[in-house]
Amino acid sequence: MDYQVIIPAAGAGKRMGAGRNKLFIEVDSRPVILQTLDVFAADDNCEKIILTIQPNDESQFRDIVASHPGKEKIEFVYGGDERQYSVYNGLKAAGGRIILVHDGARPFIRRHTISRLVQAAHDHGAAIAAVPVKDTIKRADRDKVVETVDRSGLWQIQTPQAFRLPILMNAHEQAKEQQYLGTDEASLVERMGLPVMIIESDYDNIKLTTPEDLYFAEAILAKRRNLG
Ligand SMILES: Nc1ccn([C@@H]2O[C@H](COP(=O)(O)OP(=O)(O)OP(=O)(O)O)[C@@H](O)[C@H]2O)c(=O)n1
Ligand SMILES: C[C@](O)(CO)[C@H](O)COP(=O)(O)O
Repeated sequence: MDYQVIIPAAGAGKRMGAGRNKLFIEVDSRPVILQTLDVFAADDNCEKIILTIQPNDESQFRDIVASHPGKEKIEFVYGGDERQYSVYNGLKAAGGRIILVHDGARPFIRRHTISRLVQAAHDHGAAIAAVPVKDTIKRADRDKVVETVDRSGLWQIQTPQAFRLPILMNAHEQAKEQQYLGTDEASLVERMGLPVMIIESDYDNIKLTTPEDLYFAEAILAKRRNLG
């Protein structure tokens, strides 16, 4: 089933502390963004890749993707000051029936997770990648524990997040009207009272956020090279 994907890539990478867009950092000798693009570029069901970027990163992004086999599918759209605004800008360039949103900072997504998400979005309207929480989660007031959260039923949410296009467009427009800022697309859809399905992903689908994530990334790539 065909889909389009918005890949937010317009962040500043502050927590990575690299002083530049973290998607330009090389892992296994290739920029992170190329590794993220690989799986969508190779997927015949992916009709279009909408890459949201900051204007000052444009020439570097264009140079990097110029030799990528999926470059014909890629459309650049300027992002915004918040991830949500970047995605909304990308949405305005999207078409088709199913839209995915996948962080540029998650280079290890698997094709079979994508296809399950697309099917679930078609069937239910919205579906998101997630893995079960492994640690105990507690709520604290500064450094004092106030509550241990019941871990059963808790999920660590990832991307891709997949939607029927009108659902996601309406959710963003409602959030804009209500000046609501969420940390993922699903939260905007949940506010509309619509169902969001969980599709179990895998723990390799990490988001490269802080420096130690870079050596987790090297380990994941080494594992994949050994598995062939
Ligand atoms: N205004 C923004 C902020 C983030 N992103 C993208 O959204 C994804 C997830 O965001 P995050 O990991 O928070 O990236 P940064 O915002 O760059 O990181 P930081 O918060 O540490 O600055 C990244 O691929 C990032 O490029 C975006 O397109 N537009
Ligand atoms: C969308 C997301 O990746 C789901 O876990 C996460 O919320 C993005 O958070 P960030 O702080 O914008 O990276």
